[in-house]
Amino acid sequence: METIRLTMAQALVKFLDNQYVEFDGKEQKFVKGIFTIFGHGNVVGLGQALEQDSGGLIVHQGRNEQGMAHAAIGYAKQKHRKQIYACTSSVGPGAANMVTAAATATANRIPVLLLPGDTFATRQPDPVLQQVEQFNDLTLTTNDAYRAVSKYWDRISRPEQLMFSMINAMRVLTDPAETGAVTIALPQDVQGEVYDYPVSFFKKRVHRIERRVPTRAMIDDAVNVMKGKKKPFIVCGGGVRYSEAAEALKSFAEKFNIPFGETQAGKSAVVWDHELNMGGIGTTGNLASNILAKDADVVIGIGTRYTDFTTASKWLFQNPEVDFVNINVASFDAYKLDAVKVVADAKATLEALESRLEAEGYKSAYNNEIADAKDKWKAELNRLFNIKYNNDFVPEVAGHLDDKMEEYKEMLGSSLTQTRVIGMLDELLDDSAVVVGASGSLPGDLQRVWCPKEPNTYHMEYGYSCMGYEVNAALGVKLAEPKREVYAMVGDGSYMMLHSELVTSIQERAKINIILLDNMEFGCINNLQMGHGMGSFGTEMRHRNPKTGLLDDNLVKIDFAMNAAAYGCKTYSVRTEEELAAAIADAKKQEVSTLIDIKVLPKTMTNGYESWWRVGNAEVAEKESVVNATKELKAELDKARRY
Ligand SMILES: Cc1ncc(C[n+]2csc(CCOP(=O)(O)OP(=O)(O)O)c2C)c(N)n1
Ligand SMILES: O=C1C[C@@H](O)[C@H](O)[C@@H](O)C1=O
Ligand SMILES: [Mg+2]
Repeated sequence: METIRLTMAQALVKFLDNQYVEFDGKEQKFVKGIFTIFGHGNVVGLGQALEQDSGGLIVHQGRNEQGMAHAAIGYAKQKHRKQIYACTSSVGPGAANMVTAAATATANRIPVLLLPGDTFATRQPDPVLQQVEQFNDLTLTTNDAYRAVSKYWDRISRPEQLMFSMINAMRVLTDPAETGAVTIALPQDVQGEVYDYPVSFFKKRVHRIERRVPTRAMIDDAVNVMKGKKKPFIVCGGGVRYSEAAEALKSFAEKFNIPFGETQAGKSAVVWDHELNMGGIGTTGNLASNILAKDADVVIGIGTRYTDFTTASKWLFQNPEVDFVNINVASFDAYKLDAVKVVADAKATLEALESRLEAEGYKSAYNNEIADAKDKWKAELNRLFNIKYNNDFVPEVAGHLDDKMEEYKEMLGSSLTQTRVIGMLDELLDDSAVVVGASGSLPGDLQRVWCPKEPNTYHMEYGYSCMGYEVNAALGVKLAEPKREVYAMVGDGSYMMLHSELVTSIQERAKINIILLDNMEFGCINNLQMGHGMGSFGTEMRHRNPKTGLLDDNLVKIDFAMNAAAYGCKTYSVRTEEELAAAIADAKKQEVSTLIDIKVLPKTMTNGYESWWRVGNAEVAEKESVVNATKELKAELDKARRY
């Protein structure tokens, strides 16, 4: 047997450089590169291997481990899971920092390879710097925290273990039904240990991303449910995008006249003005989708996880006759809502189902309902996009901070409304631009009102809704789409939580644009608490008041433009419509990353449409408003499915 003498880390790099995927006959390299933050736990092991020979892998320098891993997730998501980045951290805090990102990847079913350094396998120098030391179990390290949030986890305690472990890592990363975070913990001594690896381990490997074909029985089941149904409704989930099934979906929907709603991950599979595209569905859905979903007698969920936001906590589908047909590569998802299951690829299934339903002479029984619902929504959209502050102003989310609007207006120096700003952006950004989001009030607004004019221009992480994803993932999206303008859509709270890789975007000359909507509050959470009977508590950005001892003094002002300018970004402060138009026009001309600090009034985001969301409200409370809200919640719960 021919062997090659390498350290474990050198072998790992060589292996990663030789992984490819094939999808629909097209082959491409699977691992684009590696984000690194070096410390004693990885610099002389994996760091040495990368310095010596990184092969075709591009090596980036991250700023915060979570931030760089968000960039890696953004990249893989935008590449529809066909190409990934690896991320390596040191031991202890560096490793712990990536755990949140592992969860983000796993919740969203996005492949990312995490390579945290680990404490010594030999234990000779223990306790090493940054070792936690659990008295009851010396095998536990920080990296065991990844187990709960990884789809595959391993620790390489001997160099030869690398081989089967990495082959398994590739199995999970390239399997659409299994994918998510893969964590391979690398003890810092083992990284540098030598082994005679068989040359065959480094051969070029092509992992086929298979389209799992539905069985005849699965299609029979689906046809049997559908053929008696008059008001079918499709939920277009992320799986439609990952399976590249948009054309098949359009053909299917058009043939049988079936409207479809979009989840956050599925949005922009099909452009917004397709006549059967009703737009966002669920808790953060719009009027058109939610009206039709309520009456649907069969829901065809394609590539959707059916989160509580998508189903409005199982409340949305109110027709007593409703049945579900779930098309999903993951049987776990296919089994949800007690559905008829087609455990298979979206495109393959839609094609098979289309020909069978056609043979049955199937057609939905909609008359004008689809066009009427969409017209209603378009009129509402037009209203939202044109809301301006005036003397008798009533904000969209009314009755919470109405008496504080003037104070906000003065402190922000702006009376721009959030929906107007988004409406202007919808017009001003190029059709090919990609918007990136994750948390706060923006995902709800964007799912409802954003109008993608080209496919795959909407990138929302709403599986984990992790504050701090937006800016960092925008870098990953830019690396995946170097020719497009990329816009991170972020609130003040989320920007402050984490924007570390903004500096990396400057370092890499990879221009991203940050659209920051500063409303001086954790706006959506303020809406949530006040909408459930509480007061405003701990969610507005206010100074501590020496008189009350509470955080209820004047508002905290932040100049975000100045903050980003310090990193080298071109920045803009926006308080008027004219300034916004000028900033967008100028930002397009820049080659460096930009930040547009837009001051918007709180409570001017969109509110709900025909939807509901279950939260755990207090059953007893001093405030009657809280108890009343709990009663209302229980009344809605009665309308929801039990499982
Ligand atoms: C890491 C993380 N921590 C906490 C939350 C809970 N959370 C969701 S939105 C939000 C506030 C967001 O504020 P901001 O970014 O200003 O957006 P706004 O709602 O004001 O538009 C919080 C704390 C979260 N989603 N992610
Ligand atoms: O708690 C939350 C409420 C949602 O409105 C928000 O978008 C999300 O980020 C979140 O974490
Ligand atoms: Mg805010």
